[in-house]
Parts: sequence; C-alpha cells; structure tokens
Amino acid sequence: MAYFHFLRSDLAVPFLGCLIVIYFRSLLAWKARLRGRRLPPGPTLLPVVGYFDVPKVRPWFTFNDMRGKYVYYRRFGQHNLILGSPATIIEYLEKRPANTSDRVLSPSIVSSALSETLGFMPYAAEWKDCRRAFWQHFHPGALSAYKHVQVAVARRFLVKVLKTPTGIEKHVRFTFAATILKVAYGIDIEDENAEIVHVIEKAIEGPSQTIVPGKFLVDYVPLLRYVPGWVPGAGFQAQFAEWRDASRTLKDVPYAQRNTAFTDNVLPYCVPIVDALLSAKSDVEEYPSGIRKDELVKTVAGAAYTYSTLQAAFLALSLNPDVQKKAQAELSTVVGPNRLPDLDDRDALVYVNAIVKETLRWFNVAPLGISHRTMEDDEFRGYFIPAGTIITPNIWACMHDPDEYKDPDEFRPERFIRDGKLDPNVRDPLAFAFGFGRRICPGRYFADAALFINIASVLHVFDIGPLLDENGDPIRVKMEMSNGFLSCVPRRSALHNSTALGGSSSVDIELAKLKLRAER
Ligand code: HEM
Repeated sequence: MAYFHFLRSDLAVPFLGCLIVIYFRSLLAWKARLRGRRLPPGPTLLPVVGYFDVPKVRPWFTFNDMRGKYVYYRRFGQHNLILGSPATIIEYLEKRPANTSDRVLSPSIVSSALSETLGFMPYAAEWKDCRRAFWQHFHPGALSAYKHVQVAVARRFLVKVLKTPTGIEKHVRFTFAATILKVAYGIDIEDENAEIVHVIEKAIEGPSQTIVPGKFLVDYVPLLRYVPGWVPGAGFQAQFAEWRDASRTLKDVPYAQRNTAFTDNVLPYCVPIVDALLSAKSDVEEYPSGIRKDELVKTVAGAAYTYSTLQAAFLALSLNPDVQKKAQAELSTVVGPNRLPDLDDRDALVYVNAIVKETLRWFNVAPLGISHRTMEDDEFRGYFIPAGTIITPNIWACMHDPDEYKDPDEFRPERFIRDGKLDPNVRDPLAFAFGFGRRICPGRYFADAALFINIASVLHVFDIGPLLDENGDPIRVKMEMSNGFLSCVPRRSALHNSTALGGSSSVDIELAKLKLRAER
C-alpha cells in the first residue's frame, strides 16, 4: 500500500524520470563497450531473464548438442560462454590467461565457503601465494617423495580386494583417502569407515553441486541470498550452511589429527607436507593466516576426482574383458611373475598407460571443468566478451568428439597406440581432463601416478568382472554419469567382482603373501 501511495505522490514523476535516465545511460554505456561488435552466438534470449531454460541435468550433453564451438547466453545479466571445442579452449583459456584466470564468486560459492579454497579464490596475489606453495609439493620433481606411499597404498588396496572381492568401490574410496591423508598430514587410516573419510566426503558434496551453471537461482538473483531459510523455497540456505560447516570441519579435523596412526599396519614414513610447511617458518610467515591449513585441504578434495576416475576405470575394465587380457599380457611380459608392478615400470607399460588415458577421456569426472571468468572487456574471434563473463570449457565435448576419437563412447585404449608406442598425434586427454591455463590442476602428476599404479597393480593379479545375481548370472551394468560438477559412476553401477588370477606360481606366491597379510 505504501508503494501505491508513493506512486501517487509528487515524487513519482521525478522517480520514474530518474529510472528512464538510468536505463538510457546504461544502454549508451553498453553500446560504447560493444563498439559495434556482436556477442557470440547462442540460444534465443528473453527480455530481462535472458536464457531461462539453462540445462540443469548433465548440461555438458545439451551444450554439446547445441553444436557450438562457443555458446553464449545471458541469464539475469550474468554473461556466460561455453567453449565447446579444443581450438577455442586453447585459444582463449590457455593463450590468454591474463584475462581468463579469475573465478566466479557466485552467492552459492561464497555461502558454501568454497571461496575460501584455492580452487575458487579470485585471481589475485593471495591465490598466487597459495598456488606457489601448493605446487612446491606437487610438481613432478617433488613426487618422488610420495612414490613409496602411493605404491604401498596400492598394495594395501590389493589386500582389501583379495579379502572382499565384491567391495572394490569402497576399497577405492579407502585408497585415495589413505594416500592423501598420509602424504598431506601423516595420518594413517584403517579403512574407509574412518570418521575422517566421512568428513572428506561431506565436504566434497558441496563443490560438486554448487558450481554447476544454473543450479541455484540465487546465483542469478543475488538478493535471494538474504531470504531467511524458513521461507518456503529457501531450502538452499540450509544446504549451504551444511556444506559450509563440512568445508570448515575439513580444514580443522585432519590438521588436529596430523601425524597419527590408527592402525598397527601403518604405511611407510614420508615427511608429511604439513610438517614441511610448519618447519619452513620463513616462508610460512609470509602467507596470510590460515593458508597452511587451507592449501592442504585442497589436496584432500582433489583426491575425490581421482577416486571417481579410478572407479570409472574399474567399471570400464569390467565391461571390457578383452582390454584386461591385453593389459595382463603386457604386465606379465614387463613385470613378470615374481613381483608386483612399480611406478618405475611405467615407461615400459604402454598399454596400461593407454588405459589411464582412455579412462580420463571416456569418463570425465569434471565434464565442465571449473569455470574461469574474464576480468576485463575482451574480444575473441571478433566477438565481444564482457568483463565478468563466466567461461566454461566443455571438456566432455572435446573428449567425445567423433572426428578425433572414433566411436567415442567405446572404451578402446588402442586408439592411443601406434607401432607399439603411445601415439603423440592423438589428442592427449591429460591435456584436457585437468583444466587449462594458469588454473590447470596442480595435482595432475600426482593423480596420474596414482591412477597408473592402482590400475597396473590390480590387473597384474586380478580379473575384474560383473557381480553375479542369485542365479549366478552376471548383473549387467552400464556406463552412466551422475549429475553434478564432479561426476562419478553412480553407486549401483559400481558392481564389480574380482577374481584372483591363477596359473603362474610366482604371482600365486605374491598373492599368498598378500593373503597372509589380509588374514592377520
Ligand atoms: C583424476 C584426478 C583429477 C582431475 C580429473 C582433476 C581435474 C581438475 C580440474 C578440471 C581443475 C580445474 C582447472 C581449471 O580451472 O581449468 C582442477 C583444479 C584443481 N585441482 Fe585437480 N583434478 C584431479 C586430481 C587432483 C588432485 C589429486 C589434487 C591434489 C593433490 C588436485 C588439486 C587441484 C587444485 C588445488 C585445483 C585448483 C587450482 C586453481 O584454481 O588454481 N586435483 N582439477
């Protein structure tokens, strides 16, 4: 009522006049920025709202169907550009990083405390400091310090698979939590039920949901951030609060438990990154407070990508017994019957390396990467790109381009091999799956080594097959991607069984040793 009263008052005309002036001034300012250039092509936009129907479920498929090398859309004033081809991604995100390395600070990201983490920090001095500190521990030269832990965890993984062959999915969860907690904090865990593993899982649920473009209306109508949680339809507030708590718990719990062993069967010692940071006082003092803990948390969150990728590898292997056979033949020639594979065997295991590449291509755990953001008005291929545009690479589209990968939905490691060697002419999924430019994943070498050693170790001693139903028939599973920014094989698909390989007496001895440890 007060509103109508106001409109009837003497102030109404000047007020409306002001609105009209503001509207025309912003229109002129926009025209001046455009300088006659067009925005990139995209779907039809409605007045004010823009693109209303932004796909929420597995959007990488819809954006790919739009067949755009670039798909531009605006939603409630927020500019978005989806890059859908390797050429556009490399040209924009790799070659022009000075303007395309910022992150989106949407209300959902800020409200879930994601903005406090390295992966979502704005492109500024604090990010550079954290990134440098992180890279110090994960560049290729630094990884030799963790190799023995990665190999030891892969062996424990085998013991667990031997003990419970139908539990591969939970053993994979254990493997990555165990490696990263050991390397980062010196923590040994007994199994995947350790409380700290639940803390990690809860904390990564937030990022998986919050950064899918279009997922939360509050990202387009920021005022909704102030709507109290008890108002019908504002359930997102409770959800954000839960993720915020989980993210903060993840910072504190592993830090408090650092250098603790919960098992008798502890992993080999390595200097945990947390100790290295604490002793490097001169460097640490230069960082803003809290960074020490924060940057380590990223290592833990990154493990989620790796375990989802490994789960996908086992799904692919269980669906493709011929691929397993080829890898096992290679392992038996290169590694032989007297020992288990090591990271030093890597160069000689061409087919196993091709399996790692094909897994990263076939199943993209981050199908839309993590969006970047432009910092200034820009021009790309003659189109105008306003400052603040969210740039999202469609990694899935690049990895499933039938012109580059024949029958892209098939799992075929051979596509990466020519004349017995990895073929440098085939587009390498490692150059896509881990993102781009200055924000490229700093954990990529660590993850790549972890995928390799676990796949090689399991294939050397086990066959992976589907679970059997009560009649003894194989339960048919198919490849499916879950929704969300971090996509994973849905749990009901992860139905694997493993059978120990027999036949070779020395491998049997290795297995017997593992079995002994499993029974202890
Ligand atoms: C298969 C496993 C992994 C995949 C597919 C993956 C993928 C990605 C992608 C797509 C990005 C975004 C890059 C961009 O903005 O363009 C990213 C960022 C990041 N990843 Fe990974 N990642 C994996 C494993 C890891 C691991 C093991 C760690 C930690 C040891 C890690 C730490 C990070 C961090 C800290 C960032 C943020 C970088 C920044 O914003 O500056 N990731 N990752």
